[in-house]
Amino acid sequence: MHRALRLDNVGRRYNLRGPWVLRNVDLMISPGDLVRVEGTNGTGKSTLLRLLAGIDAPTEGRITGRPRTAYVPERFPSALPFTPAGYLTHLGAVHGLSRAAAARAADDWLHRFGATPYARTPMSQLSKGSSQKVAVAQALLADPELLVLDEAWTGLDAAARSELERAVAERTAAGGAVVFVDHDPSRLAGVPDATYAVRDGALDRRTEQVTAPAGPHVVVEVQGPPGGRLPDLPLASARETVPGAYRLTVPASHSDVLLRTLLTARPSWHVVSVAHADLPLDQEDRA
Ligand SMILES: Nc1ncnc2c1ncn2[C@@H]1O[C@H](COP(=O)(O)OP(=O)(O)OP(=O)(O)O)[C@@H](O)[C@H]1O
Repeated sequence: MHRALRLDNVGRRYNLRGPWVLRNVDLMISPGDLVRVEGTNGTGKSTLLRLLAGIDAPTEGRITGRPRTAYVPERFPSALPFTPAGYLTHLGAVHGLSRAAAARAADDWLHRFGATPYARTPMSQLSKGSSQKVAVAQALLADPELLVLDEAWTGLDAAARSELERAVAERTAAGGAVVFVDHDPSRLAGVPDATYAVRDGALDRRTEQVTAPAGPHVVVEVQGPPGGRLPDLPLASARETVPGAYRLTVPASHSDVLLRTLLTARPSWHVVSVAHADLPLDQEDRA
C-alpha cells in the first residue's frame, strides 16, 4: 500500500427517501494500519466495511486512494459450484497468477487453515466453519494491500482463528492495512492502531486508554546491532533493559511475525530468549 485510503464526507443510505445509515464520515486508513470498527447491532458497521472494500459506493462524499483490496463478507456465498481448491485456483488465475502458481497458492492457504482434507469436496457440502476458511483464504490469496474482515473469525476453529490473526500481523508488517469487525472484544486486543465506533450514523474514534490485553503473550529478549532501530511492529510493549537490548512483549499471534522480522532484518537482531507469558501486562510495561 503506497498511500492512504481516504473517505471524505461520506454518506450512505439504501433508498432515496430512506434513513441515512452513515453521514459525514471522514476516515483515513494508512499503510500498515490495523483498525477495529465496533458498534451495536444494526448501526452500520457492515455498511462502512462494504464502502471500504469498494463493494458499495457512497451515496454522497468521496473515497480516494483505493489500494488493491480484498474482503471477507459477513455472509460468504458457500453454495458455489466449485471445490475449495478449484475456486481458489480460479481466483488466483483471475489475479494474474499462472495456473500452476494459482493451484500452489490455493493449496498453501488451504493448508494454513487446516482445510486440506476437504480441498476437493464440493463447497455446497461443506460445513459453515469449513466454508468460512475458504472465505478467508480467497481474501488472503489476493495478497491484498487492504484487507477488510467482517466477522471473519466467526465459525473458525481455534487453530484457524490463530492462523487468521497471524495472517493479519503479516499483512500489516508488510505495510498493508487491515480493517476488521469482530463481536469478540478480546480479538487482537491491544494491537489495533485505532478503534472506531459507529454510532448514530457517525464514526467516533475511541480515545480512552485501551486496557492491557489479557491472554497468551510471548516475551522476547533481543540484542540489537549497533545503532539498530526496532522494527515497526504492533508491539504490546518494548522496554530497553540495557543500552541496545530490549524486552519485547507481543500477543502470541504476533510472535512468529516479530521473530521473522528480527531475524531477517539486516543487520539482524540477536534473539537471546523467547518465553510464553499469561498477562495482563503492567501498565508501565506497555509501549
Ligand atoms: N442492502 C440493504 N438494503 C437496505 N437496508 C440495508 C441494507 N444493508 C443494511 N441495511 C440497513 O442499514 C442499517 C445498518 O446495517 P449494517 O448491516 O451495516 O449494520 P451492522 O452494524 O453491520 O449490523 P450487525 O452488527 O447486525 O451486523 C440497518 O438498519 C440495516 O437494516
